[in-house]
Amino acid sequence: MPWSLLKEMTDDFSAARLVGKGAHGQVYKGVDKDGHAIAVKMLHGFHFDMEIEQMISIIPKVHHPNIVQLIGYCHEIEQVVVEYEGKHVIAAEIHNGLCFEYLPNGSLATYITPDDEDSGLDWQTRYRIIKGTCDGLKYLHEGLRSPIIHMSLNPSHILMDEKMTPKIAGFGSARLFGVENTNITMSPLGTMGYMPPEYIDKQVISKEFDIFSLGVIILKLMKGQKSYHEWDFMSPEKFIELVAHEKWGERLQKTMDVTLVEGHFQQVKKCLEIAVRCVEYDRQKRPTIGEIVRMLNETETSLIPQIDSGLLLHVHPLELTFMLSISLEVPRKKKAASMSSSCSLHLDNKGNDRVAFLLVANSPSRYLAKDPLCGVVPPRCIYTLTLTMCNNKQQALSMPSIDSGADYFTLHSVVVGQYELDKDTISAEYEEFFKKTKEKAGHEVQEVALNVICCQQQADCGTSSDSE
Ligand SMILES: Nc1ncnc2c1ncn2[C@@H]1O[C@H](COP(=O)(O)OP(=O)(O)OP(=O)(O)O)[C@@H](O)[C@H]1O
Repeated sequence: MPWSLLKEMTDDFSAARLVGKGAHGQVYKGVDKDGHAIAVKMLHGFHFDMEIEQMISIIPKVHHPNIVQLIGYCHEIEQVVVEYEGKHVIAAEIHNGLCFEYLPNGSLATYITPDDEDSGLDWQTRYRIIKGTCDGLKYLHEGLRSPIIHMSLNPSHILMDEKMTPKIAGFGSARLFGVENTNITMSPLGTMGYMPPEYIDKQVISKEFDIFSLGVIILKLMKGQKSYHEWDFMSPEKFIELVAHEKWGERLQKTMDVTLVEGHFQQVKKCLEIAVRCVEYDRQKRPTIGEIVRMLNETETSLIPQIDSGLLLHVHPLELTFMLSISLEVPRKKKAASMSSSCSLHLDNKGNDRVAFLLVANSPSRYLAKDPLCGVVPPRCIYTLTLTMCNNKQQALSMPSIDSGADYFTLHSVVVGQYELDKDTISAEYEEFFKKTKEKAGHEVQEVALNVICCQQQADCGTSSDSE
């Protein structure tokens, strides 16, 4: 991006537009010609080489709702006239800048107070921050062909959007690692307090580096900046019980419906348990980010019946996430342009009646499914559907990198008698059945909207998607 454009967007880097300062530069709020806010980080002189090279080699390949998106960069050398030893001479002024999506709610560091008295964040918000950070890290460690180790995860590198969705930033220290070379040693990087012991002692770098930092972040978010260290003086079990009861028990009771307290209390304990495992001295004992996300998902499933009480089918997840791969190369074979990404949907019938369902996409041509998107869930059974989004290259390129809200499914469900809609009933008959039931007794048919979230990533980064 031209330097003149960055100047224009930030009112010539005016003090009023300054939103933060880091060790390597200052961050300004810019506004582009369409009125969109962007963050412009101006780097001091030589930091360009280090930080911008990292950014340019790593970040453009990364597209995830929980990772800060790089929009562009500037590297320009301007000839200026300066006075030197009483003479006017021409000198080179270097302008280095990085432009990111703008995140209006600042960094997580602002919300972590010494003893956690005034941070103002309720449990659900904190959980969303923990889960989003873990989802972003899972993508970096397990969603790319060459995993990325961030190496500088800390609260000031987790930025918040307007809905308090966390986004991982600060990739200046990050490293791309092939699977084969995860245990190498390097010169000092990282942030004190978030670095694992094996790095401090022997400069060992592995994915467990980030897991350790994640553990410290979760502990601070749940217990406060100062007092999370108390756990050094007691067993992990005692620490978890103490923090869960003293810090969260009463707070949850005061802030939520009594039917929701127990489920959330269990979630608090699970997050503490995860955090304590993440900061294990022996890195082999730390969980992988995949395990962590799985454990967090389980806490969400156990909350669903309480949140959705009254629903015929408890649905998990309520948002369907598809990772779309886009290949920017011209495909040699026409077939190579088409890829797909799948997502599982669980329909849990906790009642004593048979429940029929019909899942309708607002853009049906985009999806494939192994089984028909309709059926009957017997009492106390879970029905799992696998939805596949066809990633037609043309379609993928026409979509924004993170596409939410535009696409959705509607789940229709209704109680049916013992002999209605048996296993031989075909899809068309389900459609007819739901149409007629709605006409006759519309109030008996429940409808739940399930948003579709699409994340784009470049195919050459490696993805969990399959070529067709
Ligand atoms: N994309 C962004 N949107 C909004 N504010 C931002 C953005 N990026 C940074 N900031 C603000 O600027 C502050 C400093 O950010 P910066 O990236 O320079 O921090 P840092 O990573 O600690 O610094 P460094 O990497 O130079 O050591 C952040 O704490 C945040 O408040």
